[in-house]
Amino acid sequence: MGTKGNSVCVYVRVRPTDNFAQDIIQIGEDSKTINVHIKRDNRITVVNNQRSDWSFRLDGFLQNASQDSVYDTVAKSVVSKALDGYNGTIMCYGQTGAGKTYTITGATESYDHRGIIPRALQQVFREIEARPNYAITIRVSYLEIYNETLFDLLSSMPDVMSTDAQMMIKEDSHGVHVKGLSVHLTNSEEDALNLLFEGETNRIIASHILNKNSSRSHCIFTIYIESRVRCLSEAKYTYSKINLVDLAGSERLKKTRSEGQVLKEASYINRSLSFLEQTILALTDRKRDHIPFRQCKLTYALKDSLGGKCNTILVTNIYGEETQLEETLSSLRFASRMKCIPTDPEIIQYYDPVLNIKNLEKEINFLKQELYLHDILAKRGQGIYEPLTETQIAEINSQARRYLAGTLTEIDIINVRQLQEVFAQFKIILSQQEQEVEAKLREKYTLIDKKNFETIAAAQKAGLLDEEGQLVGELDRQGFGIGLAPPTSKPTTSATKKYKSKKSKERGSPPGRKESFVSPPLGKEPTSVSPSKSVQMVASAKDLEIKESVGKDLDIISLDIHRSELAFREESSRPSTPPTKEVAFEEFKNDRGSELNRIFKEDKAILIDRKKKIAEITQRINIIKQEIDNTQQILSVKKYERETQGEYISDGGQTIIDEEEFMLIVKLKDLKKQYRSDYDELQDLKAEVQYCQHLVDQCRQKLLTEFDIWYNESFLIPEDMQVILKGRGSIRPGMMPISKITPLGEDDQDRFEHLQQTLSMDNPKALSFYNAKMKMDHRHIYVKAASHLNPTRKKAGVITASVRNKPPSILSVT
Ligand SMILES: Nc1ncnc2c1ncn2[C@@H]1O[C@H](COP(=O)(O)OP(=O)(O)OP(=O)(O)O)[C@@H](O)[C@H]1O
Repeated sequence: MGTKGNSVCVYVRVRPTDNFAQDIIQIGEDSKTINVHIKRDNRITVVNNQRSDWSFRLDGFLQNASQDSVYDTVAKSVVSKALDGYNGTIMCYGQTGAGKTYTITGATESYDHRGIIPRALQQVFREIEARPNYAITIRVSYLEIYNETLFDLLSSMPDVMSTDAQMMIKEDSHGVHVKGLSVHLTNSEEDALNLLFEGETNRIIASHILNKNSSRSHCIFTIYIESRVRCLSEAKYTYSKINLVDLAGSERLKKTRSEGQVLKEASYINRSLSFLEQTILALTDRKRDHIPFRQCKLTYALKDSLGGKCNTILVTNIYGEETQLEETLSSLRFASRMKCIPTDPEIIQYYDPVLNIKNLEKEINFLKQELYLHDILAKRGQGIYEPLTETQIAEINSQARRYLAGTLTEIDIINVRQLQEVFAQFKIILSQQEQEVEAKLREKYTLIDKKNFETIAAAQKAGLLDEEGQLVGELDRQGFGIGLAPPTSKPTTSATKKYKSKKSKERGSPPGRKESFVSPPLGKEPTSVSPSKSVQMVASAKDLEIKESVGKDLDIISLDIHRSELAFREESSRPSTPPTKEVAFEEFKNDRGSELNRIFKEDKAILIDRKKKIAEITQRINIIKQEIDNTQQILSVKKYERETQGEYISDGGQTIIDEEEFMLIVKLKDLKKQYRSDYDELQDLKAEVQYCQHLVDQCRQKLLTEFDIWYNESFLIPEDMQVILKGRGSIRPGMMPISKITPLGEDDQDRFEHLQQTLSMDNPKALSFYNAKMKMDHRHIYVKAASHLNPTRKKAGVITASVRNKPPSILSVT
């Protein structure tokens, strides 16, 4: 039998005869070698008449062997292995009447003469009994291929639905199967035998001159075995099949002297057997990529049964008489070719998807328990491996809110699920705050969507928009416009405003600090503050950029000034030792940060006021609650008295109460109303406090950040460096490492190139950035040189640094 690295097993069975040509057919002692020797006179009848000797090496020669011993030799092991999950095929090939049907099916009238199929069914059911740990299901089908047409030999069974659809051979994950072929579940050997016999009676029998009862078709009886371990959690199972094939007679047409219908049958049989031979030849050639299985129905139906992963057995039935020698030789040649087909049988396991999911769920639960245990042992706790509950989500939301409000410094991250929820809650809070802000804005202002033409038209009509569609009071042309100011107050781009700063001396601020400017909130008059000397700033409306932090601080709107574009001058020097931060912060609050500080104080005052109100209203609510309780108590006493003393009932059936009780009920009602209203007010106040707290925290943060910038600019970063760095906006902390800031003796160009070299050596990735910055500064220097050339700084014959990058026409030697 085929095992790993082996080939198809081939046996030869001789039909019993008294005239066995023993001079011609000689069997080796091991019963595995067959030597055929033809006498000279007889060579003419043999296909290759040049030869007179043939030798065939097969797996066994069965002569005068009983059905019993044939089964044991040929089929027993294949059937047993099929129950273990291997596919098996036992095929009978040979000349018509040579005993194929006798071998595969046997004589149905005699138990002893029964063939391989009934014996295989018997073995299958016996082995099932011997394997109590397995749940084995047996099904059978019986297919006939007659004149290249598929027939279901069990279609006459009562449970088969009749259908006009033609049967087709298909392939799927379970191998080759015939679509439309009925497959019958069998619970016992008897059931299965009934099906076999039913099929037998349905076989097409054609009359033939050599054997009247010979079948003219190929028949495949298949036993399907599905085997599962009787363990509920085992998703793996095996699905195997045993194909028991009775091929049609292989004799040649000329010998059969067939005609009409029988000739047609014979030609189909010959063709399919010829394709079978071609397929076998292809299978024996290990280099062949393509095997022509689909050439005919027979080879396609046997695709997964010929060698390969299947245990394949061929029984070649031959006549022993000399007269049949030509066909016998032909059969033996076929057998020896089959013997060359390699086999590598293997169990193919399948997974029950439903059971598989159940098992995986079990595994997940088990792993979760393991994780819980691990957390307990590692004293981690709080591991969340289940979806979060509503309470947990609410807690995370509360944490996120407290974190945003600044009352919670950090959120402990426990696991990925919780982390994802934290982000989700931040998103929710952000969206809520946006809506709140918009709602508040809508309460105070008219918001006009610039993309909505109807609204624009209405706004123009109402005088909120000018003819260009720009909002009155709007400082830029982006997004929503906010404004209620009359058209005359709209700033024009050419308009400039002068702000005179106060002298810093008046406030006692240290000399040398730079001019700073903080705009007031929207709607208030801008004020300028000068910390040190008298500084005149000229800023156009264009220079002012409103930065509105929507959703954060609705009322804090700062105006950031592009200092690089401000014309300011000062002639001062900074102190050699910077003041302590505490001292400087006090200065900053009175000076550059005064406006922010004022807003901060205002917000804080509102916050304190609201908190005070909360305390008051809480007290009031408590008093009302006390009063409600007292009134309820008195009322219940009254009711008790009324009920015990006997009640007055009106004609309408209503209870009549005295005036005192009535007044108490009215009072209770009023108290409850008051309680509800105060409670609502308390909730509003709480929300307001939370909001104010948020503003105060934000304002405090902004104050500190602005202070840091101001402190760095005023006392730490050299002024020359500031000129280089300050293309736009403020020098933010960390923008330039202090260690890199060195007072340089060279001119601007040399200094910058030197700086660039140092920086690019430290971080090559920054080279592009600094190159771009250098180009921008070249432009600035050029502009500066063009407008502020100072003759006193020039020396004869020397081109000053300021003009180094000028066009040649400007270069002049003085
Ligand atoms: N080994 C055997 N012992 C006893 N009788 C046999 C044996 N082999 C064949 N016979 C008998 O020979 C006859 C023909 O055999 P069988 O029908 O099995 O041939 P076959 O090869 O199937 O022919 P066909 O190709 O027409 O189907 C039957 O009556 C059968 O009982």
